[in-house]
This record gives sequence, C-alpha cells and structure tokens, in this order.
Amino acid sequence: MRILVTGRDGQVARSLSEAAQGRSEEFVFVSRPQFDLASPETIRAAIREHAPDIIVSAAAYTAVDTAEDEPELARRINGEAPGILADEAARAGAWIIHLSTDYVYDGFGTRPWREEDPTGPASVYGQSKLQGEEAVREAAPNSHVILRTAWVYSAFGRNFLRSMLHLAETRSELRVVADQYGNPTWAGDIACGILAVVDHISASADDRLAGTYNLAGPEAMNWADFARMIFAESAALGGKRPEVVNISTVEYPTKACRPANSRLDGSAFAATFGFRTSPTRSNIEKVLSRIRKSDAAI
Ligand SMILES: NC(=O)C1=CN([C@@H]2O[C@H](COP(=O)(O)OP(=O)(O)OC[C@H]3O[C@@H](n4cnc5c(N)ncnc54)[C@H](OP(=O)(O)O)[C@@H]3O)[C@@H](O)[C@H]2O)C=CC1
Ligand SMILES: Cc1cn([C@H]2C[C@H](O)[C@@H](COP(=O)(O)OP(=O)(O)O[C@H]3O[C@@H](C)C(=O)[C@@H](O)[C@H]3O)O2)c(=O)[nH]c1=O
Ligand SMILES: [Mg+2]
Repeated sequence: MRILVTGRDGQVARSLSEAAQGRSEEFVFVSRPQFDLASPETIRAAIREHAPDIIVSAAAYTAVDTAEDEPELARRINGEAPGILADEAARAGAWIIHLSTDYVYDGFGTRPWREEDPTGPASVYGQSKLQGEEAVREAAPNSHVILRTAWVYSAFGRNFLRSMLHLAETRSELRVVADQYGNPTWAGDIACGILAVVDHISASADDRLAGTYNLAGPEAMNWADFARMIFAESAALGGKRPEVVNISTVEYPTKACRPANSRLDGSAFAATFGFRTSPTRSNIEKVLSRIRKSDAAI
C-alpha cells in the first residue's frame, strides 16, 4: 500500500513521518515546488506519478491573519486544491484523509461542537477550509475521511507553544486571551489518529467509514490557561516561567476573527476508529523535552 502525504515540513506531516516508522506501507511526502497546491497541474501530476492508495491531505495555508489579506490565494490552496486531490483520488479508487479545522465553527455557545452542528466560519482561513471540506465531500463522497482538528502544537514549525517559549525569552509577563476556548492537540496524536484511519481503510474500505470527524486533544481550555500549562511544564524542566495575565479578545486585536467557543467533541472518532487523544500535560512535557534536546544539540 502506498500513502501519499501532502506537505513535508508541516507539523502533521513531520509527525506522521515519525509515527509511520517501521510500518509496512510506503509513505511518499510531496512538497513545493514539485507539488504546489496553488497549481492544479502539479497536484494532478504528483497523484498520477505516485498512484497512491490513500492520500493524506495535510498541507494547507495556515497563516490565519495573513489569509485576511490574501483571500484568493487562501481559497485556492485550502478551498479548491482539496477538491482536485479528492477528484484524483476518486478516479484512481484511492481514499483521501483530509485535515480541517475547528475554525469552521462560528464560536457561539459553550457546548463542544459535534460534527453535524452547523458551521459558520468567521475568518477567511475558516471559510477557505470549509470550502475545501465541501469540495472533498463532493468529489469523493464514499471515500473520504475529513478530520477537524484544533490548536495543533509540536516541537516543529509555527505553533502557539513555540510562540510562548519564544516570547518568554524576553518578557517576564505575557498578556494572553482568556475568552477563546479550544482543545490543544498534539501533532503526534493526530499522526496516530491518521494511522488508525489508515488501518481501518486497509482492513475494509467500507464506505460507511466515509465522513467528517473531530480529532482533537481531550481537554478544552482557553489560550491563557494553555500558556500557563506550557510554562508550568517548562519551569519543571528548568525553563523560564513568565507571568500570564488574562486578557479579553478585544485587548488583543488581530486581523482575523477567532471563535470564542472552539471546543470539539471527539467521541465519534473514538467510537469509529478506536483511538483517543492523550492528556495535554504529558504531551506538552514530551514536546518541551524534545525542544530542549534539539536546542542543546545546536
Ligand atoms: N496548525 C494548527 O493549529 C491547525 C491545523 N489544522 C489543519 O491541519 C493541517 C496540518 O496543519 P499543520 O501541520 O499545522 O500545518 P503547518 O502550517 O505546520 O504546515 C503547512 C504545510 O503546508 C505546506 N503548504 C503551504 N502552502 C502550500 C502550497 N501552496 N503547496 C504545497 N504545500 C503547501 C507548507 O509547506 P512549506 O513548508 O513549503 O511552507 C507546510 O509544509 C492543515 O490542513 C491545517 O489547516 C487544523 C487545525 C489546527
Ligand atoms: C502570541 C499571542 C497570541 N495571543 C492570542 C491570539 C489568538 O487569539 C490566540 C492564538 O494565537 P495563534 O496565532 O498562535 O493561533 P492561531 O493562528 O489562531 O491558531 C489557529 O491556527 C489555525 C491554523 C487553526 O486551524 C486553529 O485550530 C488554531 O490552531 O492567542 C495572545 O493573546 N497573546 C499573545 O502573546
Ligand atoms: Mg497563527
């Protein structure tokens, strides 16, 4: 079995590459310039060249604020390209596992979102990701698994945990929004969740598996509490521990509007694929230990 993963250096792609070590499938990672989501010909050419059995669609335009300034590019990459991937998959009899986001929800209320709840993205990024979901469902109705994840952190790339560590280098106090709630999700858990989907598809490519699922960390919290949890673990490893001051969204103006309630209910994924994400605190500890080791090696 061959699995083509879009993106190579992204948080999810890198974590998947590590989690897939020792597995029997062949994994192929494609990235720019040979594979460019903004260029449909390169998408179709890569799929035809590698002829995968499963496509993991992990590459995306993820700069939430910048997307407000380049909506057309964000829509091309996040909204249209996934439909091309899904179309190529369906033509070849392959499945597509496509990553989406909590930012497709409108953010009202306090109850964790279930998959069938109405969407209502408030940002260009969220709108473009929702457009991508719809394109995938339409092009590969019986052979897609869409995974809505959230607040991804890892030792790699750009993420809130790394931003916090970076800011802590120069500041003793950080002001962080405390009125947006969501489920921080370790990229390593997403990788394991994707492999659980792969196992189910391999065992029986039953079209009843097809659908949209939330796959997020087990605990919901606000960004300020997430920051405090990061610094508590970091301090235990000898790192800095700045004070985190709760602020409201209006006190931290950003170009994009983010949902106040981004909590995700992950029970459907656990029931269908038999995988549950692991506790946030221990994952933060793993990520911080890894960052410290790689910093020490430099
Ligand atoms: N990060 C998060 O907090 C969340 C992410 N998600 C979704 O999960 C998925 C994975 O996210 P994550 O791993 O964090 O993403 P990253 O931002 O870490 O990585 C994104 C990847 O996409 C690639 N990419 C961007 N534009 C293009 C393009 N035009 N053509 C080809 N590749 C491109 C980047 O390549 P390059 O290295 O060349 O720039 C990079 O490898 C995405 O679908 C995202 O929307 C969902 C919820 C939360
Ligand atoms: C750096 C910083 C951010 N914030 C706020 C801004 C924002 O509301 C929140 C998080 O900011 P970030 O820019 O790190 O996160 P953001 O880019 O919004 O993260 C999102 O990325 C996309 C790709 C997703 O799909 C989402 O699930 C989510 O993970 O923290 C502070 O309050 N203080 C700070 O010092
Ligand atoms: Mg960001």
